[in-house]
Amino acid sequence: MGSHRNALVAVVRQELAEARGTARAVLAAAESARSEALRRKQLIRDAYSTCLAQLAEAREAAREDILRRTRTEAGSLTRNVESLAALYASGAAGTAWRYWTPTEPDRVTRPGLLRIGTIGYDPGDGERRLPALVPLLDHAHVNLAGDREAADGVISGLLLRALGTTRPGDVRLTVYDPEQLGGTLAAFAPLGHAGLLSFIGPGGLGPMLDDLVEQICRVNETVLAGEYASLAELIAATPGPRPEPWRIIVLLADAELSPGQRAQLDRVARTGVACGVHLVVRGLDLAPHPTVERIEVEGETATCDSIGDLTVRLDTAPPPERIAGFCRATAERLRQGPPPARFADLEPEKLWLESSAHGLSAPIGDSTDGSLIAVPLGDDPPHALIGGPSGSGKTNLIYAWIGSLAARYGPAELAFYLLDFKEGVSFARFAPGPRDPSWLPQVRLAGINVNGDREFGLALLRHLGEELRTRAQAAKRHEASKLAELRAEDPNGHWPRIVAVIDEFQVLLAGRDALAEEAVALLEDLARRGRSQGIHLVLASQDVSGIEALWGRSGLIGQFTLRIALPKARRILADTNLAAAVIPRFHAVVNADSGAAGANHIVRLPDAGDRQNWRTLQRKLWHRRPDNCVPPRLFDGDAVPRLPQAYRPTGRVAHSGDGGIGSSPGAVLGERIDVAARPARLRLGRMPGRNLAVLGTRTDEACDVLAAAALSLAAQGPARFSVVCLEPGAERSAARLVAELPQADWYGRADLDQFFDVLAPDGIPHYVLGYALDAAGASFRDRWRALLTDGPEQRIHVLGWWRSVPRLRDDLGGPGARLDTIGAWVALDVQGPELSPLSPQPGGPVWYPRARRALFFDRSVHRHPEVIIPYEVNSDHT
Ligand SMILES: Nc1ncnc2c1ncn2[C@@H]1O[C@H](COP(=O)(O)OP(=O)(O)OP(=O)(O)O)[C@@H](O)[C@H]1O
Repeated sequence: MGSHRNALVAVVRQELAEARGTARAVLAAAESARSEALRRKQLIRDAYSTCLAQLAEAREAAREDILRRTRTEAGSLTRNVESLAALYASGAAGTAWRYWTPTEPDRVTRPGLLRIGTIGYDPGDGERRLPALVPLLDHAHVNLAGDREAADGVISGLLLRALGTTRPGDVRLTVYDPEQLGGTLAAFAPLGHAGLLSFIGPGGLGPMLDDLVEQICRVNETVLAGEYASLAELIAATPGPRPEPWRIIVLLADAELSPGQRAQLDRVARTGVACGVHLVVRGLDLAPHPTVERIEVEGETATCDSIGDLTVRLDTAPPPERIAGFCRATAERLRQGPPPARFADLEPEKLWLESSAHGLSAPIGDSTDGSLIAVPLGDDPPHALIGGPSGSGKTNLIYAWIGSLAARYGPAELAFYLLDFKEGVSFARFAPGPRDPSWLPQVRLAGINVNGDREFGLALLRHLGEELRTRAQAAKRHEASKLAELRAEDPNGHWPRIVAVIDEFQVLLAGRDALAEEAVALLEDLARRGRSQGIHLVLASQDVSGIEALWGRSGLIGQFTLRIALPKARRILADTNLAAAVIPRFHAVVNADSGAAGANHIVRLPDAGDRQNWRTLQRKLWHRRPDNCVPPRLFDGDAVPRLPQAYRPTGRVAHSGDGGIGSSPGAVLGERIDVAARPARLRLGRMPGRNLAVLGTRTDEACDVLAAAALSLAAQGPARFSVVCLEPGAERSAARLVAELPQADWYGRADLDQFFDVLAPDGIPHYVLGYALDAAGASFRDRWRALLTDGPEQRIHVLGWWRSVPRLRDDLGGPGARLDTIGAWVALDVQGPELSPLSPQPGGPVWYPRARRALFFDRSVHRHPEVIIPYEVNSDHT
């Protein structure tokens, strides 16, 4: 039993041991699972916190990014809003009262918004304030409610800004203030003196509303006339002064209206804005309408329809003394009338859009109501006469007219020829100069300092005469009777209208000489036939005698149907027309009916003389010039032309094609006074008499004539030169000539025998340049005479300088001597009658010597001598 028990105990023990072992193993497994779970828990915790940190970081970065973007966007939105605010409420519409001054709008600016206070906002870098703007003129009525005193301050500010951003007279105020009888807006009272303000008494509201309704009906019927929806639209389509002022009706009424008044008020509120009638109402509610802007005022703040929920911090009311000062100044300006147009106002909206086919039309200024006055030129009136005493503004008027025309008509439509016989350079600005390389593209020719050179005026008229002939021939070919037809028939031709302006034209007609006669004949022809060929003359004069010279020629004056008279001009208008005597400074009478009373337009002229304003326009036009546009020819009577390089031995002379240079080379003597600035040439062919005498005592000019002749001959091919210099004062110049000529021998007084001894024809042209040949003495006379007589046929030509005509005559055989060996001469300071032995005209030519001008006569080509300008060959004596 005992052993059984023992065995059982052993078994139990065994089982217990096994169970214990198993339990231990299970425990160990559970322990390890637990620690694994703990580890994983820790891992998850770690991952979680990393994740949290990352999320926080990402969130922070995103927040930063959003903030940054918000700031940038807010910044740029702010800038946009600020610039929009500045754009819509510029100048007096938006400036704080501290800096406020009125700003006059230009002709194209339309009313914008008006500031009543500011709106605060924070773009992220601290509080900023934007102007709070509300609409009024052309846009809305304003209906204020709330705090009465503050609302009145807003009204004062709005009115001052509206008045300060419009032209005096463009806004009229009516104030209904039954409580204070006008006292609320008393500071505006000075406007009443100019008829711009009226206060309505307590009983006047009904009639005033009736009157407004009538006004609106009238504007709709007669001004807008069904063509435009509003005055704003009409003005945008037809720029110019307002046909109707804005009317602002201020109603400061706290009482109820009668049903009739209410109905009228509602009508005005609905229809007024389109007709320029605006209500500014405090104390009454206007019926809601898109054109009604409501402002709720509460102490120093307000809210209004156009600004939404944002709170406006209201500006303080403008100081009454400032309002009164402004209103006084406005009334005074109105009394004086609107300011005259500025030069820039003459410019069209777009440059060079006009066609000149049927004529030209351009404003030169405005009338007293501010509308621009255009001056026509074309078939009728074809030509213009401008008159006014010195200093009355003729030059200024011409500038204004030229500028206005040049801005409208491009170079294909218009060409100017401008000549000023006054001393001065008024037309020089149209040509390139040392300080300004620009030129007016339509100007073909500008003549300045022409007062001594009537010949240049004649040259211009001849040139225009040629143009007239060319146009008449073309018109005949195309069977056209006027320019518009010629241009239609010949669309590829270049037929701009020509406007020739001659200031102080009477200089041209002064004197009873051949020049004046020819000038008058040419003027008559141009005036008569230029009309249909698009050539228009504009003659200006300060001198009544000049105009009277025209009056004597009824055929001529009759063509000048456009008259422009400046203050105190005499005889420009008809005798019974006294307008010029009464117009003020800087005004003109424009009359397109030959000055007849009743056809006057009084024009206020802008200041067109200001260089900077002019340059601004000219540069704009210059930059638009077509590629083939060449600068104008500038003739300056005070400038001495230099011998062109082409006429020096190093240059190459262009063959003129008339006569062959080889057989008949042309000696260039000086510049002709003509439009093309051509050289005056003397042909030296193998003919008797082909010699030249330069006559007079002006050494420099005589030397220049001889040098120009010799150099230009040397430039034309093989030639020999002998320089005979008998005057010490000319030696320097003669020596320079010898140095520049390719082949020349020099002879002084002591070498005269030798000169004649070696003289032998060899077929090559041989030119003898003689300086002061009258100094050679009696002993050489025969030999000189023989050379002058026989030389040319052997191709030896004398180009000699004699210091007087009698000395030349002595050298040629005394008083009865024949002078036909001198085929050509150039006279410097020799009076006309002294030239009679050499001249075809009995008594000699009409010639009064003047500096740097010479009279040139070539028997084989001239009927009359012509005036030339001796070239400057070397610059050491000028
Ligand atoms: N519309 C104007 N507005 C302002 N200034 C003007 C106006 N017209 C002329 N002037 C000025 O008046 C002065 C004389 O004008 P301008 O030279 O045009 O007169 P003018 O009749 O041509 O005189 P003159 O015949 O003596 O040359 C100039 O200083 C010019 O700037």
